[in-house]
Amino acid sequence: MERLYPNLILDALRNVRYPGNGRDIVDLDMIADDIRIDGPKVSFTIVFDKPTDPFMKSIVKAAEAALRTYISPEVEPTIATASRQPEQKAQPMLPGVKNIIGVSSGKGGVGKSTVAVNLAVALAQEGYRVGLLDADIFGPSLPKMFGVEDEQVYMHEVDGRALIIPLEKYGVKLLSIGFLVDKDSAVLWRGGMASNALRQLIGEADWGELDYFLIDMPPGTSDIHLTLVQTLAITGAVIVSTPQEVALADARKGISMFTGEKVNVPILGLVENMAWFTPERHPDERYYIFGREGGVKLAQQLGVRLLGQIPVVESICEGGDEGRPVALDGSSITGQAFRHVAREVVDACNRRNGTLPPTIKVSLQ
Ligand SMILES: Nc1ncnc2c1ncn2[C@@H]1O[C@H](COP(=O)(O)OP(=O)(O)OP(=O)(O)O)[C@@H](O)[C@H]1O
Repeated sequence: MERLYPNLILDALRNVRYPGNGRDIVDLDMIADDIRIDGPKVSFTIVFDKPTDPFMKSIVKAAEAALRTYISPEVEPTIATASRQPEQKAQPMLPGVKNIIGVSSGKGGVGKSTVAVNLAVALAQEGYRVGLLDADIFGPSLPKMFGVEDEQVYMHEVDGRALIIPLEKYGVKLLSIGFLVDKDSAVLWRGGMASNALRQLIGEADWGELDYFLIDMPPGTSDIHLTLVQTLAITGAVIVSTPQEVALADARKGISMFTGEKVNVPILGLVENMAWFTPERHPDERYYIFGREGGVKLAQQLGVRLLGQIPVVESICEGGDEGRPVALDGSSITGQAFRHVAREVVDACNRRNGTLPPTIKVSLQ
């Protein structure tokens, strides 16, 4: 075999053409200035524009073949690859968010949205930075409960990316799937459409730095839950239930979607909503219309912490309808009940973070 030298190598490599444009890889300046020769051994780097170049492997193979064909079959090439563009690291979702909490229930109508909204407001009142995402595609109620139904969402540019600006009210940053579609057609959304919209509301919104990011999940189980556990490492889940006997099976259903074989979201605890009825004018009276201590027993049976009990009070319903969550008034019985839940959630989150490893996102099949 004749003695090797760099130009001989380059001449051989001129026979390798880049499939996209037909020009050869030397002409395209793809051979780095690092050709090393040691007897029959040759090493150098081929530089591609992108780290994801689809022709990377085939061009390396073609270069090896060219050296053997046009110089000698005895050439022993070692070809490295590099790219001009650094590899784009996958941006973590919500990089500035400390805790992501899913608020969920086994069935609809138990007051899950009411709890999510008031928990968010109570956490903000306690001085935390809070975000709330309404992921309930079947009935997005957050815009109404915050009185922002007619507001528009806008976008702005952050580091060259156009991001949705969450609305801000009562110290809570909020976005709802209800802002993307009108109320009546949201229900018609199915699978992929809703999941994509949700991913956009999470990953393409300027949530910034938050202590707590709450997600009002759809009731029961759905594709949306799967999308969420695949998109986000949810710190923990809060389950909302009512005290009736039959609620246990539903609450179990609500819990099971976070604690399956592959899903490993810890349960922070249970909020018992509608625990008793208290007339507004007689705040000391309690009427256990759905049974007594149902929530306490429920939490015991499910082996989870009881984060608090919220009574049925007219003002909770009115506050929801008028867009003024009752948690804003810390002196009312309802305001106090939600503040208590907020402190319990903070404590449960701290304990969870201190004792368990971070949640791992469920990987796509
Ligand atoms: N503790 C309470 N006292 C009085 N009214 C309440 C209470 N909790 C919820 N409500 C009322 O019950 C209705 C249903 O509540 P909400 O929309 O929060 O339930 P949900 O579980 O989120 O329902 P869905 O999952 O079907 O959207 C609302 O009108 C709400 O104002």
